[in-house]
Amino acid sequence: MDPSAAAAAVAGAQALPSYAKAVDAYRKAVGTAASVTAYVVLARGMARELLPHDFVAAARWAASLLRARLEPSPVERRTLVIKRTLGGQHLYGGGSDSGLYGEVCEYLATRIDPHAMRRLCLGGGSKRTLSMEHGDSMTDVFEGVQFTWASVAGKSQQGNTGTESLELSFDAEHTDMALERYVPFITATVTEARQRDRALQVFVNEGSSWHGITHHHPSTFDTLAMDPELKQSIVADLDRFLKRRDYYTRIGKAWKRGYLLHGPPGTGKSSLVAAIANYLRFNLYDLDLSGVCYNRTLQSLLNGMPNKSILVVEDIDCCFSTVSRKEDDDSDDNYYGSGRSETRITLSGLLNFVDGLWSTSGEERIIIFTTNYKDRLDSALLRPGRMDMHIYMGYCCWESFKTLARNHHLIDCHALFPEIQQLLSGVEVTPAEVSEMLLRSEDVDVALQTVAEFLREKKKAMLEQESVQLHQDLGAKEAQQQVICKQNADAVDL
Ligand SMILES: Nc1ncnc2c1ncn2[C@@H]1O[C@H](COP(=O)(O)OP(=O)(O)OP(=O)(O)O)[C@@H](O)[C@H]1O
Repeated sequence: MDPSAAAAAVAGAQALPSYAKAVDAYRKAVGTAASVTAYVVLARGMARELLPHDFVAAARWAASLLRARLEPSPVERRTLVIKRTLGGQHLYGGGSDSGLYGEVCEYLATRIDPHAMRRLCLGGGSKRTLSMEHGDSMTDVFEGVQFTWASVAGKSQQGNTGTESLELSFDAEHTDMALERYVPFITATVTEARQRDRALQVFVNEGSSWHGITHHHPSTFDTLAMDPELKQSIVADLDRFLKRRDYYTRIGKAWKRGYLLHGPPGTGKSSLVAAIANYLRFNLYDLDLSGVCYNRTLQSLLNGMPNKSILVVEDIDCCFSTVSRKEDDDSDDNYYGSGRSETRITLSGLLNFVDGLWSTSGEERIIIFTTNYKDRLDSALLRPGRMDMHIYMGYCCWESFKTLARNHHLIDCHALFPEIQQLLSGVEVTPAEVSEMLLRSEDVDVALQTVAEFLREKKKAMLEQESVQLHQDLGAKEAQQQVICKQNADAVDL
């Protein structure tokens, strides 16, 4: 026999038992399946025969309910439509273009991702803005929930005008969130951004009305040269004031804050007023009291101030210097009593008007008085509770100088700094004077030399002044002693 044929025969004989095993297993499986099917058919038949019809129906209903629960169903969606008619009135809420439609456009311009959009509209004037093309959509996530915005163009029902709308879609379960939190959030965000971006205005009084011009004062808390701790406490006070709407409502007080700024001329009182206005983005109302003769004029001016504004009265010590306390009190009576509206304006009248008018109308108002001479002020103004914070703007200290040097020449150290620091501790110079010296040259070395020279001169003048004073004092003492000696001699003679 051929050896290879013999080997194949042996291998075939070995393979036969495993093949037979597989066939046997298959047969068993078919048998089991057949008997399971037979049992199921039998059970169903028996159930149909034996179980009551109602029970079967209830079981079917329960099974379908379970299926409905387990299978994912399509999520219900809601859509809010915010309309704008081209060239016409805003249809949503009856406002104008600057209403909700405009607000949403402004908001979406800050949320749009230029990399995610195939096409984009680029518009706006000096400030470029991005928006969706009609037919496009984008998503925004708020508190972890996805909101979809679509820009839609169409025709009015009459078919004669075009319409534009923004459609906000979201899962139905987020309807309350959309209406009560998301849309108000958009409005608040846009209002805040508009306030931040708007050009501030400073108003001055003309008769009984305000006349406004754009306010471009560059002063900010960063550029202000003053004691850093004091600066920080003012910023903290302003922040606290802004957050306290509920607090003022709860205690029943007008939502206003009063600051009295005092200190020598040129120490930055006006700069601080501008920094506060720039920080809060509030307009300034610069009240010139020499142009206000009567209480009724003042009343009309104060009534004409909107919310989020600052009333400034500069050099308050000069405004009422001729009015005695007695007259002041009498005038109060006039204001509250007989209703004689022609009463002359007084400090008490001003303070009472501010307290009275602002507690019944308006919010977020600030009043600032400035003076170079706090000691000349009427006690009515200095009484606790009248002005919430008294801020002293003093002479230039070392910290103030460093701020000015950084502002003017972008430097934090220099070889002349130690000498300047030492000189500043002994002389009184205002930040305005130091600013002027620093401005004299663009070359930092020359500018600092000028400051140092100025301070040396100041110190020399101060020492000379002290020496003259000393001589005068000594001379006076000597003269006084001579007089005493003479008096004693006269007494002895007698
Ligand atoms: N503290 C300061 N920080 C930064 N710059 C200052 C400061 N003080 C004065 N200056 C500079 O001096 C100029 C005059 O200052 P400012 O008018 O603010 O002083 P003031 O105290 O209001 O003076 P006055 O009492 O005479 O009105 C400002 O424009 C500013 O350049």
